[in-house]
Amino acid sequence: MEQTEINNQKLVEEIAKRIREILELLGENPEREGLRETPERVARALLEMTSGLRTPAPQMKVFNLNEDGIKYEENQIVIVRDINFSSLCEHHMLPIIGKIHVAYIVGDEGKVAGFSKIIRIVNYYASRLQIQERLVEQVAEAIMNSDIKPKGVMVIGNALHMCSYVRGVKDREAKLVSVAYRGVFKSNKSLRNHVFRLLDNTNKVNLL
Ligand SMILES: Nc1nc2c(ncn2[C@@H]2O[C@H](COP(=O)(O)OP(=O)(O)OP(=O)(O)O)[C@@H](O)[C@H]2O)c(=O)[nH]1
Ligand SMILES: [Zn+2]
Repeated sequence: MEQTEINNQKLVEEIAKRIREILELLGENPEREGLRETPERVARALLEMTSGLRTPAPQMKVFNLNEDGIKYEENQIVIVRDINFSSLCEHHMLPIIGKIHVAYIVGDEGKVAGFSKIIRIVNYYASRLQIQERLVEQVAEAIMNSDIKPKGVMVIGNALHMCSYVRGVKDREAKLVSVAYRGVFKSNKSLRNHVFRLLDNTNKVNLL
């Protein structure tokens, strides 16, 4: 889907035309050799980085814990940690680069999500103009409403915002941390703390 769009030559040319104008307004010569192909490259990059706006949401792949006939204790906590993501801030269209951790509590039906699908959901909502706080909410909402029917979802974002890094305040250290809660995490503070502790502890265990 994404690839088709990037190869949509008409759309690429429409965007590239405007990028050429911007280069001129910046005092550049878009005809010089090094810049000749730049407008098309920028157009393709913009289409790639905003592909989530124009493509359907990824399908959730569901696996059943209880397939062996045993009804396991519900409440297993699943964490997909260190999902690297990049997005574009909607204020400056500059990159947001960081990590997202997704935790969920398995629901009564014992359904769990395909590992990669959680990563795909993060990438899908990141591939558009965003603010980080909305991104973690959208990911939490999508997983909470998915076919795994979890009891709760927690999505933690931790990222550098290039609009504050390379321009403006130019702070190279400041990161934005944002957390979205759904279901049981909303009211259960000790469960939330448990997830934070698990993240902290698994961070120290270097398995590979
Ligand atoms: N809360 C939040 N703010 C963001 C995010 N991305 C960018 N921003 C902020 O959006 C704000 C836009 O503020 P403005 O004052 O309109 O823009 P500006 O003049 O470029 O601001 P400075 O960056 O302070 O120079 C800035 O404070 C950015 O740091 C985000 O994901 N979440
Ligand atoms: Zn910004």
